[in-house]
Amino acid sequence: MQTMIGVIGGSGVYEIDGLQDAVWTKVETPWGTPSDEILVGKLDGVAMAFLPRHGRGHVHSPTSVPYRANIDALKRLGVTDVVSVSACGSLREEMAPGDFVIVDQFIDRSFAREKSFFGTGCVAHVALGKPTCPRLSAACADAARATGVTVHDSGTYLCMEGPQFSTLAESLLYKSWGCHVIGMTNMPEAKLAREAELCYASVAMVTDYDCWHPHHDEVDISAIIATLTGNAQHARNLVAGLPQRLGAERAPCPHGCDRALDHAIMTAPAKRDPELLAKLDAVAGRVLKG
Ligand SMILES: CSC[C@H]1O[C@H](OP(=O)(O)O)[C@H](O)[C@@H]1O
Ligand SMILES: Nc1ncnc2[nH]cnc12
Repeated sequence: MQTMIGVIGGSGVYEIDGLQDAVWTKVETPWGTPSDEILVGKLDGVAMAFLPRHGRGHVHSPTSVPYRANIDALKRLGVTDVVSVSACGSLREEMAPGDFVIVDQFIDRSFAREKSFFGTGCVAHVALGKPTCPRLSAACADAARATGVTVHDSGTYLCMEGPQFSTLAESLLYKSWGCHVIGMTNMPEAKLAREAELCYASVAMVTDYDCWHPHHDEVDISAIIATLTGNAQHARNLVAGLPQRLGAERAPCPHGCDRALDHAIMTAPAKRDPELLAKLDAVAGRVLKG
């Protein structure tokens, strides 16, 4: 199988460098229109697709990002590995603005988003104990380190609904839960990637200390943008280092991300809703066609 890397660029990352034969491609999905067109091309001989999560010009709020359409569109294009690049606040002294955190766990406190491709007429329950792909995350950590930034190899990401930043009480609560970083977008994205049998890794770029830190001001969007501007080139350099680390030929995921639906669908074949099955053609075609 051929590798195709899908990069979802977060706040401050609306483009990537050096894609050959790159074309902004319009993709429609049964779940609606993705955040933007998707830039499809090749980097060092490996296929790549880039999607700005909020759209070029930052049109979508964390709540209005069409998460299902985005993941379906990447799957439909043939993406095998999704790398999310996000801005985040730090809940730990040692994770400083400018650092990169390779997220490996999530607490999902978002509440106003569609969180599954499945539902009435085709119920599925995928495993999410390890919500990110260790193979892809290791490649991201290695590529991030090569850019010269400080990299933390693991961390728990608290996903809040937003768009407002946290209150002090919330920030302290999330710290007490053992969370490392806070953002507004990685959920349900990571859940949907798992349902779509895509490997998913999350690179969180620390932009601020949220509001808990006694020696730092409250979160302020202009300070975040200043840090992001410094970070965005590191993020693009990280992406440029992925093809050589992943290679064009792809072995099956040793962690089973690409087989997540093998035992997940509960609804008896005779009871499945044909309309929902039609919408699941890209996401679950592998198991539904059989
Ligand atoms: C620019 S601060 C708030 C905004 O930035 C993050 O977005 P993304 O994860 O797409 O980089 C955060 O989650 C908020 O949506
Ligand atoms: N402190 C913060 N809280 C939530 N999302 C963020 N994105 C960047 N900084 C953030």
